[in-house]
Amino acid sequence: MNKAHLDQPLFKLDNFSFMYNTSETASIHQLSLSIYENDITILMGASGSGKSTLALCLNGLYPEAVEGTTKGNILYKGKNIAEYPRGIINQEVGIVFQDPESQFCMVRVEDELAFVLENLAIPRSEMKKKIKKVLQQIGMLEYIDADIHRLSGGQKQKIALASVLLMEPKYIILDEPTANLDPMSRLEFIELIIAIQKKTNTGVLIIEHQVDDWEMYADRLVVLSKDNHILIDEKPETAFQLHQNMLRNQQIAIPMKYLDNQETIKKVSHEKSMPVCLEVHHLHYYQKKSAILKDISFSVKQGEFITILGENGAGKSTLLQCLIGLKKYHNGNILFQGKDLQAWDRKILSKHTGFVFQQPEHQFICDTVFDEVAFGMRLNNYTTSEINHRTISLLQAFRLLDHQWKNPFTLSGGQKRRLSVATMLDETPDLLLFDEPTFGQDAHTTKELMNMILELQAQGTAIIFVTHDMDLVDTYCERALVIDKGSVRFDGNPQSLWNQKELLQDTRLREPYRVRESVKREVVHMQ
Ligand SMILES: Nc1ncnc2c1ncn2[C@@H]1O[C@H](COP(=O)(O)OP(=O)(O)OP(=O)(O)O)[C@@H](O)[C@H]1O
Ligand SMILES: Nc1ncnc2c1ncn2[C@@H]1O[C@H](COP(=O)(O)OP(=O)(O)OP(=O)(O)O)[C@@H](O)[C@H]1O
Repeated sequence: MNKAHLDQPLFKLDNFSFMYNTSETASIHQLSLSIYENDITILMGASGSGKSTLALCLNGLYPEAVEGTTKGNILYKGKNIAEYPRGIINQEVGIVFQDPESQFCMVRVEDELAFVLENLAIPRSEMKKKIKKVLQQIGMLEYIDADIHRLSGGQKQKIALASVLLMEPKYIILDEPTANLDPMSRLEFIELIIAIQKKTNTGVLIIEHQVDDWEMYADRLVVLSKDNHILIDEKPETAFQLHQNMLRNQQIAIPMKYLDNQETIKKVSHEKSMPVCLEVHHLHYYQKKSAILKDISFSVKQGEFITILGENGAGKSTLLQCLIGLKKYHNGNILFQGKDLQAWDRKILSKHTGFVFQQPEHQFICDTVFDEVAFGMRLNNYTTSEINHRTISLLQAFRLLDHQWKNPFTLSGGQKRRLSVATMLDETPDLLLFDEPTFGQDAHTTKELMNMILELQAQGTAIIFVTHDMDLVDTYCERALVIDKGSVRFDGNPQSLWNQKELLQDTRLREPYRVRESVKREVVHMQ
């Protein structure tokens, strides 16, 4: 570690281990680490290396809130964390979870934030002012009266951050906080956290798989290895320059600015003569009389890969759910393989289509990972040996074989997401819809997942894919559809999208790294 610290660490882990009672191996194994009060620390590690578990132990929620056993100690301000009265640590150490939904107790946004303030014994007369101020800070003031469960994924993530900011914590832990945010909200979120850190000296621990926009602000990068020890503890710049092979071996994404050669991926160009898979004509969808989708029309051919982009709350998830018949649209029509979607028998439709939800948990219905993958095959009367063979090979491809007898709900965030994708690949569907499938994934899994998608595409599957990752779009996609406040604002090649500055700005998108760099180079060249 490079920054000299004379003060005592805020957290000191001393040979600390944590094992879930349902697990056979420890999720944190004999970890020794000091974390300092005013630092910005990034914590990276492959999916399943124990990052979220560590975050929950630091915040005092574990081992109390889960059946698990600890060994060794965590000291907080020099005193064993277990000796603090209940509730003290979670007020001083705020955490924004990977899955914001698990954080909320109330129905309305204002009530949720008031609940936080009540716990801090803030007088009622001061609450409204504080709530408005924090909502303004995160650009969500207009949602003060909204029901939380009706907010989009990204909007929920922002409310989760607001609850933590209201606590004015001593230390903030962010567990993949920007995974659901649109590109501009992500940048603003990072700038906000950095501004707060500068103003209040609050320490921050950032758990992320992609740190391109964070790393220049961080004092320190700690990398956990797959077998759970500290592999790197250095200034990010030094680590990313000196240890690229080691990081790659651990499936860790190296920020693009440190890579000399960007890998070029050959996009699969779909066959123009392929038949149309899906047609959407003048689609409208309303929620409590307000139009969420307005007059949407487009069509997708077999073997085509189309990505849907747009700011948080634009209507992307709603559109996907209409396309697969999960939400009943109000006007217009959708034809799947030439036949009205509503006329399809649901069971037959589900054989031809697959849908990967934004929240993987929404998909899980079985008690084990194995059964979850095998479920569709059993429904379709595959033989036992076919089921075993196909399930094992999918579990292997998604690096879930070691977890096959676990309950899906006890997997790590990345493992859950991989499972949610694997369950859709029991056969080769004609149409696959993905709602942000790569968020929370390490570099290796993202690449494998994208390869698998390209393979399916080459076999004729039409892919519709919602994402906030512009680099991914730039690398893999041949067509992008931009949704702006419920309407289609752009439908075409991503290359031409990157040239439309005003459109990008209006829809809170951002050029990918490659384009930003080439613009920078041009400016330097002209000077
Ligand atoms: N049940 C509901 N009642 C009222 N409004 C809703 C409901 N569900 C969603 N909305 C609103 O519809 C809009 C579109 O939501 P949707 O989840 O489709 O957005 P999104 O583009 O997928 O956003 P994100 O990128 O954040 O996931 C949002 O403004 C959301 O608040
Ligand atoms: N409630 C639980 N019960 C049993 N095992 C669990 C539970 N939660 C997590 N695990 C296991 O502990 C290990 C570490 O999980 P954790 O969520 O801490 O990983 P992570 O590094 O945050 O992963 P990701 O990057 O995928 O979010 C994983 O193998 C996971 O399957």
